[in-house]
Amino acid sequence: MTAPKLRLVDEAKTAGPPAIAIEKLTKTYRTADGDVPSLTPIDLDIRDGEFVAVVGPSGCGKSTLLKLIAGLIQPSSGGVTVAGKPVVEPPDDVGIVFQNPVLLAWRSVIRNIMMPVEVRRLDHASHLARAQALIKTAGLTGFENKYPWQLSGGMQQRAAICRALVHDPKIVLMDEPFGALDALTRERMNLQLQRIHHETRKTILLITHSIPESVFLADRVVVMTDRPGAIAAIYDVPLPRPRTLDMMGAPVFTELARQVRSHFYSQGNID
Ligand SMILES: Nc1ncnc2c1ncn2[C@@H]1O[C@H](COP(=O)(O)OP(=O)(O)OP(=O)(O)O)[C@@H](O)[C@H]1O
Repeated sequence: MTAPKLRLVDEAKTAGPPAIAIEKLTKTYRTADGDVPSLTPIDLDIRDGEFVAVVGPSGCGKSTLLKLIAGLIQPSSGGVTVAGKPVVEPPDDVGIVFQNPVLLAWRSVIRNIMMPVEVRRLDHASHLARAQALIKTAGLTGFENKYPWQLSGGMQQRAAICRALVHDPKIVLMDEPFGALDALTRERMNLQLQRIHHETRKTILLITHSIPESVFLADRVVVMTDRPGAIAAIYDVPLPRPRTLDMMGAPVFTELARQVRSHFYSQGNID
């Protein structure tokens, strides 16, 4: 294994058309109490099929970045392109997973997962088969007809991930999806997410507060500065796939995690 490599320049631009292209992106929230600059110019390209994790201090603008990519809010300047198209509204080709699974209590697991299909009026039969395949991958077989309140927190989050994938989006954006889970469930979810990424080859952008989680899952880890957020560094993760939890003890893993963590200490901010 090679030593972790620090990159301050985004070299992904050379590797074919990016799935997500972020160019000179800024966001300042206008509030009654004044302006809140949340992102300073961000430039980042994410390759098709790449798994990118974003870490940074609390309030540095990570969720803002995700919402801009998802077309849920508008930038102050600059822009985002998804699959070659400028984002002006939520693109069809994007699935989103939030920290809270936000499942509808009165709908069964399968009917929650099928919601994006209903909303987009897609073919029911083919997507039902897809939902069932996702349920299997996510280890939820047998729970299709249960209601969210009959599932554990981890199972609910797995159902939310299935829902984000059911319409077969090319890109999945995840905002701290495992933050509310206990450590063991979180590790299992990490393994399952890795498997889903391997089997579906989606482009995944994961926001996380966990440095080990970012190193374990990602091809690249983007470290952000304090608000207004900018990119402090981008690290390649040279660990082979599939990754095992044992790899977390490998010198290359701990060294990379140490390097990522050092940014937080240097900013006087341990999140
Ligand atoms: N709708 C809004 N109006 C005004 N300010 C906002 C709004 N949303 C976010 N902010 C501010 O923008 C900054 C960045 O917020 P954001 O939620 O993007 O940070 P974050 O890095 O995701 O934080 P955390 O890690 O704590 O979830 C914060 O100072 C926040 O208070």
